[in-house]
Amino acid sequence: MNKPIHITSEIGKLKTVLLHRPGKELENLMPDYLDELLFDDIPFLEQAQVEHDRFAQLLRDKEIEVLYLEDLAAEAIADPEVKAAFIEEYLDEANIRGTELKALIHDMLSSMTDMRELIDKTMAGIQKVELPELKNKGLADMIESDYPFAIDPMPNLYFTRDPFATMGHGVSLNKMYSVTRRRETLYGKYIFKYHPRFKDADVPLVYDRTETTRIEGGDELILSKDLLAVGISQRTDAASIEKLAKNIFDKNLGFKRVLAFDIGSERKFMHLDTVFTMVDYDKFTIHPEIEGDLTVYSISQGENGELDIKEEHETLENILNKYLGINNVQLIRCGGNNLTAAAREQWNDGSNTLTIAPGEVVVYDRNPITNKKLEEAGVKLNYIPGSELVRGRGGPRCMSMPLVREDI
Ligand SMILES: NC(=O)NCCC[C@H](N)C(=O)O
Repeated sequence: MNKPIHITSEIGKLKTVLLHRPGKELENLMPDYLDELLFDDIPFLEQAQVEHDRFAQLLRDKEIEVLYLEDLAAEAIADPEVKAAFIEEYLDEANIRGTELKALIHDMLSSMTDMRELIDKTMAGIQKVELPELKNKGLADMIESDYPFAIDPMPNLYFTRDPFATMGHGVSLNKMYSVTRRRETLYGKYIFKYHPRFKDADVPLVYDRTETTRIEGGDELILSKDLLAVGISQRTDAASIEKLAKNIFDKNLGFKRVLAFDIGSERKFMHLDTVFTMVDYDKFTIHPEIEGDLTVYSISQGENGELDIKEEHETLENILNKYLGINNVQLIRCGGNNLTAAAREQWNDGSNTLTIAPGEVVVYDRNPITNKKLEEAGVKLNYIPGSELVRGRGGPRCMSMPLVREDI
């Protein structure tokens, strides 16, 4: 049987990918709470969906199987017992004040018979005004603040790159940095455990959402079948990378080494893939700020199974030459050589390319300088609009989780 997860590079021809079409969760964004919800503005949902549909159709036109998180999650909880367990866990993690309110919402969700509607509702969040019974049952005192939500939305779900990361035949089911995104990983837990496509494939988990230290998929890059690159960033703790490496080696995923790149903890460089992506055998997009000497920790498995960790100070070219055997590394600078353009286009995810085959990528049309540099380097570009989607600070790589790629 073909494995449902097979990822041995960043550039192998993409065969199956997981997306989430932005839903009502974007209409539960409010200016007062943008910071906690990790958004810089409020997208126009209908236009964001038009843009996202263009993205999905472009992938289908390239014979890539497009799966949606919301469909897999709905199919995973089809069994009544699994549905009940999902609702319990979802409510436990939803930070609901008051037992009555929780019981009311539990009944509302449990009575839903369409699993897709149930999943959509759990993603969108629940406004208190959706629970008119609250007033009737004298629970009005539960509305003790003008905070409008009984359960918060999860607006970052369309960035399917981060809650879990596929590598080899396995999955890193992540512990996310922020409370708002931590809840997103529950869908992955149920999909890999109960969905027919995955449950009998014994998908090895090399990280778990219950871990104490954080890691996000935007920091996890599969540079080859032997080599993983992970960013130490605002979102990913160094300790998590040690745990990930130990699990990867112990579960024989096939990787021989993990390179941890320290990219600092600024939000604009929130993940390694916002400043560095692989677009061809020897071509990489980068942000100028990660050129020059980098601090890299090279992690491999020692004779007795312990981790062997070496600190290195090297340029990216030398690191890629040494560990990937690439002689003529081509670094394609986001924004060209202009610092202002680099800042603008990195902010709008000019470096965050999704590679769909060696030398072929999907990019936002809104970063013309970076796109021109990619074209001049001989990379084939497929453009998608991103005016609304980018307001969540993510690009084509952020909005996709590859499940199957051809080997290179
Ligand atoms: N891999 C990525 O760079 N994902 C982008 C995530 C954007 C989201 N608003 C966040 O802050 O987590």
